[in-house]
Amino acid sequence: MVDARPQQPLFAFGVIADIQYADIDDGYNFQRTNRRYYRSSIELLRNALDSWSKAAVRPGFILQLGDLIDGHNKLLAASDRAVDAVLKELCSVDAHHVWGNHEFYNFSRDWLLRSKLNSTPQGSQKEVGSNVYAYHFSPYPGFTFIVLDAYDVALLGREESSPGYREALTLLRRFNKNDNLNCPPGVGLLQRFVMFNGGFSKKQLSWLDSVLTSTDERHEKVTIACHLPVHPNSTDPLCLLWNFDEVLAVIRSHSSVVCFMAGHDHDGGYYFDEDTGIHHVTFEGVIETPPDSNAFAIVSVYEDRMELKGSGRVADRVFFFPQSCRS
Ligand SMILES: Nc1ccn([C@@H]2O[C@H](COP(=O)(O)OP(=O)(O)OC[C@H](O)CO)[C@@H](O)[C@H]2O)c(=O)n1
Repeated sequence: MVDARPQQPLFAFGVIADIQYADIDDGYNFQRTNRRYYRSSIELLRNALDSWSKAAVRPGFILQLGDLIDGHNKLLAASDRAVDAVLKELCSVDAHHVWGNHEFYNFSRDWLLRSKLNSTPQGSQKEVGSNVYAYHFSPYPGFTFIVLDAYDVALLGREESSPGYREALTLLRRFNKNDNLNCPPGVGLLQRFVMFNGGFSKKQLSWLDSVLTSTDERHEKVTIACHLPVHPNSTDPLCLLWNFDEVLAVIRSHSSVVCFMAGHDHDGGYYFDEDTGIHHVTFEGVIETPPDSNAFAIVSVYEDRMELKGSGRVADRVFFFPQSCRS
């Protein structure tokens, strides 16, 4: 049978998550269940860049889903060296950087805002507020991508004396009574209330709502990139965004959203929300990928779907757009 689907994509983009590079020997995650390949993670980034450069339709940009370098660098006073090494590799591509917990282990929010890890396009600098790292861009007519700040309400990256820190601490302590706030409280979804996670402020949610109102009106297709996953069926609950329910309510109310891409849970995950047609993808982390494997993807975008071609631990998937989004 002849495949009637159009074969030439409108455009393509690359995706990679949780590289967590550090020039140190292999180690383990906190639970000691998964090996972490700190030094070879940069080799896996090179594999991704090599593959993207040879693709039939080269990615127009890359979504880097956060945790570019590991927190160990901070302890070794090697943060600047490590981030420079990884950014040097990425200099040949147009990378959109998402911020994760390891960005804040290494750098202050002020430093990040002034750094090359701030990929906000010219002109949209202060849309949400000067201290929130969220923006949108349109790489092709009819398609919008939104980068969200999952540590907008968080202890990480906020000065202890700031109202934002106190607000986050009050929220966290309401659910987490442990002395070590990185130790998860209880079971199930409550586990998300740990210090290495965060959430969205009302201001960011309302900004997201207004951007999505515009994209709905224009019948666009929207992909959201964020370090923390927001659908409980797409991740281990330990890695879920604190106020995932509030962001789900917002994105569910907008027909233009087609895909939510996240990192943080290095085992990856996927859930198709049938009620809304939104695909929730959590990408496998490079840091827990053996040197003889890979963890990256190229996504080819068509009028009616996105085709994700994964490498190594990342599975191939097809994300059909909901009927309401089709032009
Ligand atoms: N039960 C735990 C778990 C972790 N910690 C400490 O919390 C910090 C963050 O953990 P880490 O594994 O470094 O975070 P990643 O972003 O690399 O990975 C997220 C995982 O996918 C979640 O499983 C760190 O300082 C740990 O030592 C803790 O104290 N108690």
